[in-house]
Amino acid sequence: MHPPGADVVVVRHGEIGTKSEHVGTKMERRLRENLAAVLDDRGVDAEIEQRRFRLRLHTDDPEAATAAAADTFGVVSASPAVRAEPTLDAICEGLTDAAREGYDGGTFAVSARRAGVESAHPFSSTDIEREGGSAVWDAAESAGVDPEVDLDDPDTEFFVDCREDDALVFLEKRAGPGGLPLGTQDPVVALMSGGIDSPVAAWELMKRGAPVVPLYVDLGDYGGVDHRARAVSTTGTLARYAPDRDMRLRIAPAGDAVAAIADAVDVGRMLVLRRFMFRVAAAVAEEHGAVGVVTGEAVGQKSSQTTANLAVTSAAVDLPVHRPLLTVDKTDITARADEIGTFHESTIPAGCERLAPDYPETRGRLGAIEEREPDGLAERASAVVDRLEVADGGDGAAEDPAEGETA
Ligand SMILES: Nc1ncnc2c1ncn2[C@@H]1O[C@H](COP(=O)(O)OP(=O)(O)OP(=O)(O)O)[C@@H](O)[C@H]1O
Repeated sequence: MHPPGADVVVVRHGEIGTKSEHVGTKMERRLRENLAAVLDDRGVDAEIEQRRFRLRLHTDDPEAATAAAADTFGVVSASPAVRAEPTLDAICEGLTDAAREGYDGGTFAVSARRAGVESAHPFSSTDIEREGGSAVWDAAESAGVDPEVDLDDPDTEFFVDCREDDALVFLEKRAGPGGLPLGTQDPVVALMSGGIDSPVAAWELMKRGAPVVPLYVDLGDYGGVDHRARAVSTTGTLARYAPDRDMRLRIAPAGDAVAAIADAVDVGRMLVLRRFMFRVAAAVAEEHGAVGVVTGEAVGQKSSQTTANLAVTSAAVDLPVHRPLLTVDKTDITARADEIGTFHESTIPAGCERLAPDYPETRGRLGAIEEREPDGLAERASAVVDRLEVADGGDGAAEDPAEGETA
């Protein structure tokens, strides 16, 4: 919701402010570039102005610019605003206009902040709140609305941010993802299964600044086209948060290796399969300069995700395996998937479920699993990566990596 005449969006970031000046400046630059890429991808015309601890977007489309900012990692909140001279009269006029459009009953409050040197304004933030509150009250009454003030939990909050050179009036602080700008960490490989959890896990790493190389391990006869298509489409959704990155899904054709594992291993089969997937991910990481692997695993969610089994699977590779959902309940993961746009209620049996033996191992021991592993899995993992395919866009089409790989 924006006040009438809004032509600027204030974009706030959070953790960057805790960094040293040198690091903070670099991160702010990265944030600006990332935001420019999201705006460009969505066809939103906006000029970005760098301010101290803030960005401002000057635009004719404040709603679309606010939505773009709220989808950019590192952004804590964004507010479409109207500018006024930094005087009490001009601010009250801005609030009057905002009240006419944005207040049609219920309770309200005016919250003001003043920044800059003390002497810059001959009034305090309390003066703005008191005078501005009267202006809103009068505007409401003259529009036939019965105004009521609630300073603690108002239905409508009018914000004023008064600086030395101008004042901003706005009606909302739309939450962004928070975190750090994408690209401020080295990349990781994201194991994408086509399920609900893995896109959320990948998004969490992206939120902390790490670009991801998305990877789907095609299980051949044990997998399903539905999962592959789903992995492609959720990756496409994630890519909208990072339009200037190569986020195409890499597809590892692992059917032969998985069939060999299914033939050779019964007890501990799922652990051997997971360890194989991690080896494939590690080989992809090496090709792409990635420094870790991220999965959607959570303690106890599947038999392969007990605390004992996570230790056994992690030991397959030297790279760290990041599990940002480790302690998150399924309902919360699902809610987050819904928020970020990757949720899809799926009733298709997962390939892994078809592979699972009747009595899955829940307390694997590393030595015993290593003994059961068929020979040559590391070589098979490398061979699979040599035949990696790259899916383009969200349509599930795969092509030869040699013809399109840019990362
Ligand atoms: N075919 C696959 N290709 C790539 N990664 C996979 C595949 N299957 C599983 N994974 C990875 O292993 C994790 C655990 O998978 P699993 O199917 O056992 O559990 P899950 O908790 O239901 O996860 P999800 O909802 O992401 O499928 C996934 O989150 C994903 O990171």
